[in-house]
Parts: sequence; structure tokens; C-alpha cells
Amino acid sequence: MNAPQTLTPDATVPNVEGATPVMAQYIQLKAQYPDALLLMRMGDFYEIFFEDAVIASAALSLALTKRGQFQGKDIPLAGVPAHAADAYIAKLIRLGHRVAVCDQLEDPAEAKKRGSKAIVKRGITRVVTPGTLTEDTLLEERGANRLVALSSRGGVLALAAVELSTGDVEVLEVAPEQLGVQLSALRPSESLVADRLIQDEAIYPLLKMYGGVIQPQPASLCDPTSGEARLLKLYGVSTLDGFGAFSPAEVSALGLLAAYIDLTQAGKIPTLKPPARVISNNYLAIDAATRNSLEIDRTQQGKREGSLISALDMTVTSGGCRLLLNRLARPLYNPADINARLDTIEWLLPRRTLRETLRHLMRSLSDQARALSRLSLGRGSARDLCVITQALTISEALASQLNDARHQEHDDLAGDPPAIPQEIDGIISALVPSLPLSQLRDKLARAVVEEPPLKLSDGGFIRPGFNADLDEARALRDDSRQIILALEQRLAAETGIAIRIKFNNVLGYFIELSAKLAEQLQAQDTERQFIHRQSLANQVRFVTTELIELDGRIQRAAQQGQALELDIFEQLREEVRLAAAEIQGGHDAICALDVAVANACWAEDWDAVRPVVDDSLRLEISRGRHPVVAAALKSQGKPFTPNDVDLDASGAHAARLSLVTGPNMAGKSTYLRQNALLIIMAQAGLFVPAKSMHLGVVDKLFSRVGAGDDLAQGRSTFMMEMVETAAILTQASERSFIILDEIGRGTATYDGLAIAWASAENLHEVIKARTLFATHYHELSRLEERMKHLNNLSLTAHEHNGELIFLHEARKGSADRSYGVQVARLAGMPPAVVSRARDILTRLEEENQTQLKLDDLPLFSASRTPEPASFAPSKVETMLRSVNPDDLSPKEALELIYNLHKLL
Ligand SMILES: Nc1ncnc2c1ncn2[C@@H]1O[C@H](COP(=O)(O)OP(=O)(O)OP(=O)(O)O)[C@@H](O)[C@H]1O
Repeated sequence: MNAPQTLTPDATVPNVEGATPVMAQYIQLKAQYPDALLLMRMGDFYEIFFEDAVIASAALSLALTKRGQFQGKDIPLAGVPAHAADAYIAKLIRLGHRVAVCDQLEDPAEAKKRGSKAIVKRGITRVVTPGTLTEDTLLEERGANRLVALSSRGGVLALAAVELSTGDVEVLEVAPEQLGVQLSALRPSESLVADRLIQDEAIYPLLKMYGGVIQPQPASLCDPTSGEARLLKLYGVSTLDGFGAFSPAEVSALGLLAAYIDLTQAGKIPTLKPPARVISNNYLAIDAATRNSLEIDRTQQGKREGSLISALDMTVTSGGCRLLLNRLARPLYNPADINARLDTIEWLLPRRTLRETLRHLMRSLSDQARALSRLSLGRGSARDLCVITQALTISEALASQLNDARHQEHDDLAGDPPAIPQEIDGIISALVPSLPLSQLRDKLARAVVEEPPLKLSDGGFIRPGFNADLDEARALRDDSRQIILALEQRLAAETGIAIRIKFNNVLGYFIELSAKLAEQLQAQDTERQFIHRQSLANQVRFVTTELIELDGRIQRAAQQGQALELDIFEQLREEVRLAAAEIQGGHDAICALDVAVANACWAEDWDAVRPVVDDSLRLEISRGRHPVVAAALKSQGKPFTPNDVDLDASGAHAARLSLVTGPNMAGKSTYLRQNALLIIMAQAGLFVPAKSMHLGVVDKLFSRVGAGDDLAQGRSTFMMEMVETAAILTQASERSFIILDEIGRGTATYDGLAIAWASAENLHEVIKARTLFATHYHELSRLEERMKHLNNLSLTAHEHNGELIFLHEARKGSADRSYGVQVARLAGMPPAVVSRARDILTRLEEENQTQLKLDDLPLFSASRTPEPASFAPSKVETMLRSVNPDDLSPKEALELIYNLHKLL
């Protein structure tokens, strides 16, 4: 990752003395964006000069040459062909650079009219940064690309996020200890952060880990009043009230986004949805370490393959896939909202033919959201218009399929029509276009050819018959070509020489003859009809007055045709832009439909069921399966053993904490993770791989499963383990779900056992959350006798003729041994080491080294001594630390006092 740099236009006037006009233009533009690599369009190339050329040539393996001198030194030069620029830009972005793209703002012919020395007008058309990409070629198809802004006002921290390619904007207030949860859920590619917050010791490491490329922002940009003004401009509204009430911190963060969009899009305004205010309490909180260890969207090695999403994803559109990812990244908390999603899947599940038809229709869709965003940013091509047309047509077809299914039911069943899920109802209304939108769709279909060229400049994308003026210009151009042909034939007949008329961009139309024929022509051309234009090695080129005239006519017709096409494109683009909100609504509906259909298909394939989700404190799963491990085993033709879990935080119907023991490799980790993953799926509103599941919603999910070293932060494995366990013990509530795998194993046996024991007691007695606690400390199983709401589970294995057989079955009771030595043998340890280990083990067991007098210990509650003085900063201290008194207005200072008071 690059070191943070500022990306702000610089107003300093550079010294261009002695530079050629083009170089002066380059230097002036570059001075405005000193931190971005400047690519300047010159003809068919984007040229890069000076230091940028050196950097880009090394990064892109380009030849580094020179062009002229400036202030007595050679000017380094590198260049990339304009048609391939996107690929080069993508590479630079991936390497952490920012790229300012400078384009020609007029036709070079226009510049020539101002005089032979006049240079073409050029300007920065956009600054490409990781979080503001919109080009398909630069984006990951199935992932979100977010830009976030982090700001604080009056002691309140706020995060705003935008996904430019789909127009989604979110904003939320976030408690400092929840920043990791929220950042890791958003996974931004780029973060705009108020300068002051970067200095904050608690915040910077989180940004470094989850924030993507960090862009510090000066305090002046964080001011909420100017932020509000920028937002009003961005949304084209006169007040933000229509979007809801935002706190000064939220407005400040949104204002940072607005400023950056303005800067990087060179003033072009994207069509964004109104900012959605995220209430963190409406979602299941999953902290970053838990998210990592559960491998929701990628494995710990960073791969999609092997993650939860890769096992579940049967979506057929990229927007649907992004939505599924979002839903898994941020599962819901409110049972009613969860059940609304589940209703949809339940409705779709038995309707297999309908599902197949819907999938078939959706499969042919291109990425409509991204096409729309390009069009609103003044980019995009005729192909993007086709994407919109096709999406609107398919939307209607999808709506009519859903409607038919609804009516069919009505006909099939006597009496009242069955209730259709609310979500499906909403999807249908969003998919049926309003009259103006369906008229726009028809117009687009009439206007744009079926397969338009990639680039607008290639022309030919408007259908014949759509615009009379265009048809006329084209007819003239085509007729003229006929006339050229006729002229060629006439001249050939007149001269007796096989005249060939050719065309190039420099000369226009010309006659080209071999040197020998040219000599013959000139010899017989007494009237000097043929004017010499150019001599090449073997060819000579001529023109005639008639040919020059014709050339002019043809070029004018072609230019007029092209200009007309571009005009029509602009008009259509504007009409699409004006209809953007409705088009986006339809797109969102398709994504939701895709996710629901995909999960219904997945549920059918995997025999998944609808979880019963309510506000109890239960977790009861019968024959649950790990979605990823079961799929991996199935692909190897191996079975997966389903397992049950039964927990109740209230302790009324089942244990609150299950201690899971069992030999190595017996499946403890798989069992723990499987239950956490099923909770995530259920709260994301998805069917789950089990025979049945009853879940009282979980507020926070914690997983402490095999942490790795975090050497970058100077934390050892054991330290990481303790940091994560501490986070659980301080943040979990009765409504949380916790999985703890072998805590305490990274230190000496007694220390580890003592920590594991005390943690288990604390979870049972104080936190009272539903917990699965896997351990190799078999001594802990004795806790079952001492604690009312704790039970023992074990994953068993049999030893048969020296062979270990794993049953992978979670049963009541505890395991007596770990079979570690046998597992070491299975892993291929040298036989001598295994045999020696066996001897040592027997000896140790005989000596009963770990036999402790633990039964004499008083219970946790009884042994609790007064809490030692806490060294961690209090919430009041944290809030005070996060403000800079000099930044506060009197109103904000007052607000801060109120916020501090609330913490008491
Ligand atoms: N329910 C199951 N059905 C079938 N195979 C399973 C099941 N659970 C686990 N396995 C297989 O057993 C292997 C080991 O499982 P896991 O890592 O969960 O064991 P463990 O008890 O946590 O081991 P250790 O104590 O050594 O960390 C898995 O990779 C998987 O292939």
C-alpha cells in the first residue's frame, strides 16, 4: 500500500518559461494534480512526461524515450496507445497510483483555425483512483468497489460510503470500538480520512488494515457547513431534509465524498441514490477478526474459492452477486426483516419452472448499474444504451412472469388469492416501467443498432430511419463513394491507365500509381489535370481538382453524420440520466430477485430449510451441515456428518455454554464454524443447510478460531489470541453468539488452562451468551458438574487396530483423550519420533502431571474480587481524545457536552 498522500488540486502557478506551448500546457495541468500520474492525450496516444514517465515506464514496462528539453534537461517520455489505455490505467491503479486523464477538448481542426501555432485545448476529464472506478474493464465484476470517508464532529465519528458504479450511498455514526466491524464489512478500496483522525493511534491501524488506499483530507474539507453545500450541489437539491436528518459528523463525512467525487470526476455529477442512513443496531455485528476467521467473502489466504460466498453463490447477474455479498457481510438483526426475505425464498422454492424462466431471463442481462453510472458521468458508449434497453425489456418480462405466477395461483385455488410475499410485490412494482420509461425504452430500441461499435468515434450506432438529417448525411456520404468509384472508372477509361483512388487521413482521397505508370500518366497529361502530391519509394500520388472537391464533400458529409450521431447519443444519454432513479430502482429489484431465486435453487440442491427466526435466546439446529466443508467433501465423493446444537442463553431449555472436546482432527473447528455460519446465513435471510433451525436473533457474533501472528503489529499468536478473547469478554452480551476454539493453547499448559477455565466461567456466569467452547484441556469437562448451564459435547473417534476412525459426530459427554500422537503419525511424522512420543506420553500420564486440585476452587462468582483499576481509557476519555477543541464551533462544543453527558 502506498503511503498516504494528498490528492487536492494545487493552485500554485508553475514556471513554464522556455517550454514549448504543448509542454507548457502539460506542466500547467500537471501542477493541478501533483500526486497523480498525468496521461495526456496527443493524437492516438496518451503521452506521459517527466518524472511520471519514469514511474509509468517502470510500472508498465514501457519504453522510456525523450522529447525535447526543458530548462536545459531532456524531457523523459513514455506513451500508451489510446485504444489500450484502460488496461494500462487498471495496472497503475492496482499498483496503488492515481491517474489524471487529460483529453483533447476540441477537434485538432478547430485549433488549426485559430492559427498554425495554436495548440489543441486539453483538460483533465477525470482522475482515476481505486475507489472511484466506473469502467467495467477496471472493476472486479462480482465485487463491490467502495470509497469511504471517515470524519468526526463534536466527539462523534461517522463513516460514509459510496459505490460510484452503482450509485449506492450509505452513512452511519460509529462508536470507536465498532469502527473495525464497520470498516471490515464495507471493505473500501480507498478511504478519505480527516487528517487529524489519521494521527489517532486507535484508528490508524484499522484504516491500514481495512481501509484500502488512504487519502488524508485537510480539516477545511471536513467542515459540515461547506460539506452540506457540496452535497446540495451533488444531489441538485435545495435542502437535505428530504433525505432524513443527519448529524454534523455524518454531513461532514458525506461532504468529503462529495468533494472527492467533484475532484476526480472533473465536475461531472454522477447519479447517486440518496444517502441511506445505516443504523448499526439493525445489523448483526461481526468484528473484523471474526469475519476473517469465518471466511465469509474470502478465505484467510484472500481467495474467493473456499469462502462461504463461493459455496452459496448461484446468482446469475453481477449485481445479484454483489447484493448477496452485501447481505452476508451485513446480516440483519430484526426478525421481521429477516422473515420478509425468507418468505420470498419460501414462495420461490416450490416454483421450479418459474425460477428457471427467471434465471434464464436474468442470465442475459449485462451490468446495468455500471452502464447507467458511466452514462451519467458523461462516459459510456452506445453499448451502454443497449444494456439499459435490454435491461428494461427484461425487467418487464420478469415482472410479467411473476405476475402470471401470482394470477395462476389465484385461478388454481378457489377462494381468496394466497398472500404473495411483500418483497415479491415490491419487486414486481419496481420492475414494471412507468409510461415515460417504457416510451424511453422503445425510443432507445428504435434508435440504437443491435450491436453498436465499442467506441462512439467509430460511428454507425444509430439505426437508419431514426433521424432524417442523419439519413441524409449518410446517403450523401455513401453516394459520394459511388461517385469516387465512377470517377476512378472514368479516369481509367480516359487515360488508359488502371487508376486507383485511395484514402488516408493526411491526404484524403488521392490517386496512387506505380512509378512507371505515373511517368506514363504525366507524359500524356498535356492539360496538367493530374497534380503531383507525394512520391514514395515505388509509388507516386496525384490528385485532380475534381477529386479535391469530391473529397471535401465526402468528408463534410461524414463529419456531419458523425456529429449528428454524437448529438443524438447525447440527447439519449440525457434522457437516460433523467430517468436514472427509476432505472436504478428496477436494477435493485432484479438484484433482490436474483439473490432470492439463487438461494431457492441452492436450497433445493442442498436440501436446505427455512430457519425459524424470532427474538428468543435459543439456538437449536438439527442435522446442520457446514456449507463449505460439505460441498468440498461432496466434490470428492465423501459424505459429511450432520450435527445438532442446542443452546439457550436463558438456560431454561438447554445449556448456555457447550464445552466441545475431542481428538485432533475430529471436526471440532468445523462444528464451531458451521454453527456460526448458519447464524450468518439465517440472519442474512437465507435458507440454511440443516433439517431444522430455530434461532433467537443474535446481536453480535464472535469467533476466536486459530488466529495467526500479526507480526506487522508486533503481536505474537498468543497475544493476538488474548486481544481477541479480551474483545469478546468485554463486548459480548446475553444476545451474542460466541465460538472459542482452544483458547490458551499458545502458552504454558497451566497458564493456558487457567485462562480457558476463567474465561469459560466468565462466559457462563457473567456474559451468559450462547457459546461453543472447544478445548483440548479435558480437565475443563469437570465444569459440567459445577455449572448449571454448561454441558459437555464431544466429537468422537475410535481406535481400531491402531487406526484412528473419526466419526465427526457431536455427542453428549466429554472426550477422554486427544489422540495427538496418532494424528502426528497420520501426518507422516518419522516413526522414531512417534514411538518416542508414545513413550513420553505414557510416562506423563502415569505421573499424572496435570492432575490438579481444581475441584477445590470456589466458583467464579464467589471468587470475584473487586475489579482492579482499569487502565483502558473510559468512553468519556476516548470521546475527548477524538476532538480537537480548535476545530469546534460553539454549537459543536455544546453538542459535545451533551454527548459526553449521555455517556455518564
Ligand atoms: N461433520 C463432518 N463430517 C465429515 N467430515 C468432517 C466433519 N467435520 C470435520 N470433518 C473433516 O475433518 C477434518 C478436520 O476437522 P477439524 O479441523 O474441524 O478438526 P478439529 O477437531 O478442529 O481438529 P484440531 O483439534 O486438530 O484442530 C476437516 O478438514 C474435514 O475434512
